[in-house]
Parts: sequence; C-alpha cells; structure tokens
Amino acid sequence: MGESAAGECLALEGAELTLYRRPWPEVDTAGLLAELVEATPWRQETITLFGKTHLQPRLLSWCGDANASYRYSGKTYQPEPWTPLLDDLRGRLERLTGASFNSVLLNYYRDHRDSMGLHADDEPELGPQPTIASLSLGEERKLIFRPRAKGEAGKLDIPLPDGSVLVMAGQTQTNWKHGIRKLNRPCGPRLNLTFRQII
Ligand SMILES: O=C(O)CCC(=O)C(=O)O
Ligand SMILES: [Fe+2]
Repeated sequence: MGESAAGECLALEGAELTLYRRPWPEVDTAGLLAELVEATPWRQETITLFGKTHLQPRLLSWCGDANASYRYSGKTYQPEPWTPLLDDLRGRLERLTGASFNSVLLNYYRDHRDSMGLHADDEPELGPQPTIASLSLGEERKLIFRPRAKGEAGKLDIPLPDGSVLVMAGQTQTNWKHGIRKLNRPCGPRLNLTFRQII
C-alpha cells in the first residue's frame, strides 16, 4: 500500500484506487450530512427481480449539468440543477483529483438495512475508463470489491470513514464490481456522493 500526501494507493490488481482519509479536516462533516439529507429531493427507485417489483433499499438523487442525463435500468433521468453546496463539493473534488465532473449521484443509506448490490459503473456515457470520486459522510460502511469475471480470485473490502474520498479510475470498472452490504446490527445514516463525468 503506497502512501503519499496525495492519498493512499490501494493495491488491487487491475484496479486503480486512491483513498483520501480526511482531505478537508476543517469541514464539519456532520453538518454537511444533515444539510444534504434535508435539502436533497430524494427518490426511491424500484427494481424488478424475477418479475417482482421491489423498492430499492436506499434513497437516491441525481444532480448535474442540464445536458448530463443518465440512463439507468432502461430509464433516462434528467439531473437536478447544481446547488451552491454541491457545486462547492464538486470544485473541491476536482481540485483534489485533477479530474472534471459534470454530475453527482447521491445515495442515502438510512440505516443498516440499506445497501447497494454488486455492480460496475460501466454505462457507455461514462466512457471506457471513468474517474469516479466518491465522498462518504456519516456511518462508516465497507465498499466491497469482487471480480467481474467468474472464477477469478481476489477481493477487497474498503471501510469508508466519515469525510473520506475514494477515487476509482483506470480499469477498475472493467475488472471489478463493487457494492455495500446490509448489516445485521443497527447503524447510523450514511450518505455517499459519487461525482462523475457524463460524456
Ligand atoms: O455508497 C457507496 O459507497 C457506493 C456508491 C456507488 O457505487 C455508486 O453510486 O455507484
Ligand atoms: Fe458504483
């Protein structure tokens, strides 16, 4: 595990992962979490599994430039406009990573029962090697990485502390799926913001 002022490179073959544990020590993360939970127009999407429709186990919101529409499970979503707060966070993440972002997906895990299934962020509009910067607020949950190819070995579980930023780049989405498991024990809320560039 290489460490530098720029962040920790996490070792995972065929992936490019950098973790910044607390890039902005002065930021009041609890206040930020509360403000975002309050101000965001949350939606709860449905998923259909084996012909049965369920509510997804988390709330989400999609925000970005007007032309950054997003297709997901066969539907196209128009982004909410940037708020000053989200635009400020976008600027911070752009300066931290050197990448550009025109949209952000907010995921709100209300408690231990909320989760996200294993997936890769490989939608065509993200391009072949997307750089995705993921800011976590609130309860520490583990982001689990599992190989996309059947029979491949290897895995990594990354605890994402309050105020941390994980950057996924290079071939990460090509080779790995990631997700958040539900927990057996109660826990507090967690908010995750993944900043992306829609092409
Ligand atoms: O909550 C997380 O840390 C993961 C979010 C994620 O994978 C996504 O928004 O695509
Ligand atoms: Fe993802």
